[in-house]
Amino acid sequence: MTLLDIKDLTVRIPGAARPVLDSVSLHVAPGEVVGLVGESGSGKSTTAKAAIGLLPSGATATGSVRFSSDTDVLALTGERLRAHRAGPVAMVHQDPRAALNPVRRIGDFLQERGADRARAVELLEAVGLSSPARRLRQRPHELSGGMLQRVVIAGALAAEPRLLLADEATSALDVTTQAEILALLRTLRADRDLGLLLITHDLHLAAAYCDRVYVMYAGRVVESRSAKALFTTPAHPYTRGLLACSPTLGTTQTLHPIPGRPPSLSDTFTGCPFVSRCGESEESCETWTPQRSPLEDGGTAECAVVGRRSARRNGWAQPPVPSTATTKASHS
Ligand SMILES: Nc1ncnc2c1ncn2[C@@H]1O[C@H](COP(=O)(O)OP(=O)(O)OP(=O)(O)O)[C@@H](O)[C@H]1O
Repeated sequence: MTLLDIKDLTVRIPGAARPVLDSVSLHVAPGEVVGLVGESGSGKSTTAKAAIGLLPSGATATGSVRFSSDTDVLALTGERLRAHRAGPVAMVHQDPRAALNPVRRIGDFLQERGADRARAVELLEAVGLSSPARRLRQRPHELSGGMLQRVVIAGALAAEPRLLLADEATSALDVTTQAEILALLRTLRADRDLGLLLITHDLHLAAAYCDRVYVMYAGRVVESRSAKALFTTPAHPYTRGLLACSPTLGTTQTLHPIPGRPPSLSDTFTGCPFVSRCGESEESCETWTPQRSPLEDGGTAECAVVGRRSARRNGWAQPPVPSTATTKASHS
């Protein structure tokens, strides 16, 4: 069963020369931790927000976002949209202090999310906070960043969500606290069969904590693999570039930054969006129409060179992945 199923989602905003999201397909099953990685501006947050029906102002969308197979998220409006955001899907952001009113008590924050006192204590216990009854009387400035993120996660759990979207939820924390919060999220997914979409810049973190990972570039998913395969045999030159420029603990390897910069929304492409930064491109990449190619392990990569190599090795005809654009929606 699939919890979140995004198919060929293309999102355009007024004034942009290219789509913010371009044919994004992604799914999350109950109890699964799925990573979404990529440089700043690649479209990770926009993808996650689409799962709660929150598109940029004035945006138009094609494709489909389905939750639990029966909810067409892009078609939700009014009360049904509010109920979706406050119920089965919850989102946790980077800065817990931005989510909490500094002058109100932790207990008020949880009460606003429908938890009575007993339930609030239960939720704080579930996220591993000691002395929960005392915490309810405290204000945000009395707690550390890690403790506050636990409070925010407790608030997100109040409505018993089935999918948790964690948007850089640990990026502002020190490494020890980051590891504790990630361990907590993994425990919650196991205990509650929660689906977890983990958005991060950090490919190593995604490889360590996720079951599967999607790599985004310029609004497109350029590689989709199991975390283990992505880390051991990265296929797309962009994924390899990301790994080559992120430091690993315990090694002294030289870091190789990817040349150039990620494209902005005013940049348009005729071929592969990564071609100008790619060290492995061929002439045909400049006119190639991006499409996902299957890999041996069941993953996909959106690269002409990788696709050809993989097809040659396996004797495949390299069939194109079918497009499934179905829904049109407009948000303001
Ligand atoms: N409401 C909006 N109005 C205009 N542009 C937007 C809006 N939301 C996102 N964008 C643009 O869409 C692109 C993708 O943004 P998004 O936040 O999804 O990327 P991201 O990968 O999550 O980046 P980061 O890691 O920095 O959060 C960026 O170029 C961003 O500036």
